[in-house]
Amino acid sequence: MNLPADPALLMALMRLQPDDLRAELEGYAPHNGTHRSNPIPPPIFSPNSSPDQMSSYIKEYKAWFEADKRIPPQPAYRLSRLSLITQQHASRQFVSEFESRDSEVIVQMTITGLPKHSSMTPVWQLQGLHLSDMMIRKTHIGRYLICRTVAPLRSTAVQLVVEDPDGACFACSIYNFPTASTGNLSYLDDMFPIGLIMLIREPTYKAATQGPNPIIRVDSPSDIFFVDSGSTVFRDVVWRTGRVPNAPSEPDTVEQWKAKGNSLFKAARWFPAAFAYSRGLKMDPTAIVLRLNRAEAYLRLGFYTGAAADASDALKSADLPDTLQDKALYRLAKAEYGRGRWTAAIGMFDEYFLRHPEDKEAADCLSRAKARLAESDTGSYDWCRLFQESQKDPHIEAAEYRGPIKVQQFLNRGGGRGIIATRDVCAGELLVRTPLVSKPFIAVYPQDLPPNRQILTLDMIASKQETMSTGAAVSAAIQKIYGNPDLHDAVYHLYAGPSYPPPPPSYRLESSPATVPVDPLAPAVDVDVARLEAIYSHNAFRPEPLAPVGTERSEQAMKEPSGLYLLPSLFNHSCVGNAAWTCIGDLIVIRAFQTIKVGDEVTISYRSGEMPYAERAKHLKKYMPSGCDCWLCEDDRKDGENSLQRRHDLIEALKRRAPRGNLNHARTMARRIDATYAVSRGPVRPETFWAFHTVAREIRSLDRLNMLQKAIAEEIKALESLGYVIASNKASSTSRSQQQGDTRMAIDTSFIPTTLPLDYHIRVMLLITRDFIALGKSNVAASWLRSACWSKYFIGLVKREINSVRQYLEQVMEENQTSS
Ligand SMILES: C[S@@+](CC[C@H](N)C(=O)[O-])C[C@H]1O[C@@H](n2cnc3c(N)ncnc32)[C@H](O)[C@@H]1O
Repeated sequence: MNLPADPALLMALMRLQPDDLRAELEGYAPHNGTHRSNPIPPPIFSPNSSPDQMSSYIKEYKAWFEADKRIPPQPAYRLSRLSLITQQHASRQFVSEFESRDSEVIVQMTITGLPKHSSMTPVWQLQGLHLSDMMIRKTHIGRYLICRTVAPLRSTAVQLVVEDPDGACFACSIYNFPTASTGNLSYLDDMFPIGLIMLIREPTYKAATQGPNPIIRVDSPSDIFFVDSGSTVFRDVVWRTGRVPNAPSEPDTVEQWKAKGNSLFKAARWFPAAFAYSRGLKMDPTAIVLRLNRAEAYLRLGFYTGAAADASDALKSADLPDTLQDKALYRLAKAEYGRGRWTAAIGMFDEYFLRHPEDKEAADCLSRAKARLAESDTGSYDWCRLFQESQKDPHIEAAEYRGPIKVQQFLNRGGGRGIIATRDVCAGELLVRTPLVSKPFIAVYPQDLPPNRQILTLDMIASKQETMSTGAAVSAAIQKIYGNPDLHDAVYHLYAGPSYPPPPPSYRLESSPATVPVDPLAPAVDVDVARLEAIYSHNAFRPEPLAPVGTERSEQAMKEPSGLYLLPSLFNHSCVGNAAWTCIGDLIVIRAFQTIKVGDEVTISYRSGEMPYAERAKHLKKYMPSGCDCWLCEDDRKDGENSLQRRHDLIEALKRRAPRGNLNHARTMARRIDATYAVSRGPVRPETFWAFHTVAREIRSLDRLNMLQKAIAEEIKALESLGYVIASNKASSTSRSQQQGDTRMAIDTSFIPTTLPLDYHIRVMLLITRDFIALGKSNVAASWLRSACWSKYFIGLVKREINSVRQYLEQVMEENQTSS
């Protein structure tokens, strides 16, 4: 036996128990299998790479992956139990010390979008195998492996050393296990204690890449089953090495499992607590208190379906004492609220409240459920409350609302479906224009990420580095499906890109009221992680919450939020969509920006912010490899590459230099930019917006009152270049407009262009307002102010803020009128 030379390993070795040494000496040392690993290790990733370095790294990694795939599988060989365990102890010690230093940040890298296997075969259809039967670089389809942990886990990613019943040891990494990424080491010890027996469905044995040893890699938490005393699979297993040294003793009565669950629950360890209750329930499925306690743990985890199943199961039991009946009813009501089943929740809260009229929390729950029901029925929201709440915490409480839209087949679109209007969504009143308000299936904001962890996610589908929130969001989506198995199809029926079979031709909009029990020992639903990553990559939104104008956004691109929304994922793209989305906190609001006729497709833009053609095309390639077919892209393409490049260069130069006090230069640039558009294109030339706006700014900087009208004319041209139709510049000078209650707008509100984000338009409208005030034309100014406020309100800004702007400007106008 060779002792490790590394002092840290030696120290860890000293802590080993005699049983470990005995196992090593008794013949579980490595046999002489040939170890042919990939001669070329994967390229090394540097966390601070530039975008160019990143894209060449991704290319290199893909090439390495393809080359590695061609190496044939090879038989597994025995690893040294002793060195695996000593290394594990040493790494654990290192990570514990690291974790105890608050200032340290752990950097992890994950790669999404590469093939990875998740089993879809029920355990009873699989056959057992031992490590000695396994092949490295192979997924063992049709087989399962039973193993148990023999050392503490190594880091906050679940990296274990396990043995099979023959005593053969190997390393095993489990990804995406519910709540694992949020926990610290001691939390994970509660989930994966030494001696824990697991069954891994269709395991993949991967060649060594990061360290010296091959590893069993598990990507889907639904591939892991835990000990079930009733199952023959586990019961018949004989462990050659006897009892695992250092394994904590396990409770062996229902009461003891309850006590263990309760103490974990008190420590806010909801998932380990649910585990403990589940172990007790395996011994006695009629243990109602354990079932109700598990329901409460599930509520804390957001496993609303699991909670509803447990609570309703408890309610069905005969002779349930009143106190338990109350608990079951209340927990079921909360679970139904979490599932968005407002009417069911109201009925149950009502029933509970009748019995406990003194319960303030229940009264509050009841009124919140009623408010949600009203929102979902009418589409009418207290935007002011939502906006204010969203400034503190983007995860806001609101119901979903679906306006006059439905899913329809569109065979020429990837995924084959899209959204159409079920009646004319006409111009005018705000409500009629609101087709959809949607809560996220999952949304992760930078503040949700653990402060001491930096997770770098490389998306091999999109060939780019994803935001930190994206990696966390995919894991969170996996966890949500795990605890709410009834939501599986709502996610898996979204489009997963061209590498997967197409989704069904329709999409079920209503969720099923049926509950599905959740057992963390034996997952109820198969989670296909690779497909989920592909779904995420093709459907995710960046739900940047609406903030007051001028709010600084984070400069760090990697800190952007990321979310998956269900029905909003069914909208197809147009760069000039007839609808557009904004976020109040994590609530997506999609509104029609133009009159949409019954049967017309409703489209939104997938790009964010302003993007010239080349950038748009690059961004949209993932969705539409042959290019976007909207009229803006088609017209831009017709202008030709040279004109597009010239336009881009001119705008860049204009924005970069932005010379002040050089009106002639600005005018020349405006002419040149305008000339890059074909004459036949008509007045809508979105990128000339910047040119006209710059000319207006130059005129204003002359500080001459008699020139202001010219500045206004340029700003109006800027708006027209986006596609605005100006109602009338003169209309408000009539006496009728001075009457109280005048609602006249300066713009035609039946058509709001989506060529550029609304914030830019609104700023220009406010500048025009200010200029008209300076000119003493208060009525015209009022019509522009009204338009700006209307637009602001339109994208969801709260009335109160608008009113304060309005009051301020009206006061200025009054002062102006008095002084003139
Ligand atoms: C978020 S999904 C939209 C819904 C999708 N059509 C479905 O059936 O689930 C995005 C995918 O829809 C397709 N898509 C969206 N807009 C499109 C367009 N304008 N032309 C062609 N395909 C489009 C692309 O394949 C894209 O990857």
